[in-house]
Amino acid sequence: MKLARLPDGSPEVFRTLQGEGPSMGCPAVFLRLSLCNLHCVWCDTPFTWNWEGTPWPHLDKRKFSKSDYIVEQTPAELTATLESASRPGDRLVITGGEPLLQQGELSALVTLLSPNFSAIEIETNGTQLPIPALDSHIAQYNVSPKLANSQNAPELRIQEKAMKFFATCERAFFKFVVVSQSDLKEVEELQQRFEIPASRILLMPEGRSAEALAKSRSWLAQECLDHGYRLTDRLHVQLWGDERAK
Ligand SMILES: Nc1nc2[nH]cc(C(=O)O)c2c(=O)[nH]1
Ligand code: SF4
Ligand SMILES: [Mg+2]
Repeated sequence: MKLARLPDGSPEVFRTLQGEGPSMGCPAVFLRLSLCNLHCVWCDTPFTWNWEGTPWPHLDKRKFSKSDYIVEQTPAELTATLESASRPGDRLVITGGEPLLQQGELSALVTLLSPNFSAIEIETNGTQLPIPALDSHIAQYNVSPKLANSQNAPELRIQEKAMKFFATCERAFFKFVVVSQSDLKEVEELQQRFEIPASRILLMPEGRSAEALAKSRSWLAQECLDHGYRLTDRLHVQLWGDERAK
């Protein structure tokens, strides 16, 4: 599997509190996979996709070399790493990049790991349909469909089949990254088009510092009250800023 590589050469595996979504605050081991099919201008993990020689624009104006930022391991190798990083009762959160680009190997991994974790969550951009061999092990999807503020083309960022699957899946929560108040119209349109229950919609401020998050908190809270949505913070950013593997 292609995994995000830390400076010491090891795969990006870390134990922390889930910082976003319905299980915010829960102790969890995180695994960060490399590769993404989208290219969000504000992405906080551009080292999973913004490779040297590619044309993708990003606010950081920085490119990454694949050899420095990808490490390969088999599901069996990773199982040992994840087990030794965990404590009893931990959740496992699989993120990226877009982890559902490597579903075959992910299925093998979660089959080996299921008994060791209280629940397995996947963070996804909602463009890929989960395969049954993987889906049967997943307790929660944190689906973050991208809005126009990400600057991806609409036909790339919204995929009908996958969105329909997640909209009807009670284990899927939709976490929209909101930059400005005008984004709310798009959230409402997606809610109506895919008939997503308001109780499974969360709004999350965009930001890689506590100061940036604080700017949108009050009006985002009011939007949640007005629409019956949930609010999620980015707890890890409040605690540790933009530090990697936290
Ligand atoms: N603590 C913590 N919580 C997170 N929730 C989603 C994350 C992500 O990068 O996908 C993340 C992350 O990187 N750290
Ligand atoms: S979908 Fe997620 S990982 Fe991919 S570019 Fe957007 S924010 Fe980054
Ligand atoms: Mg993140």
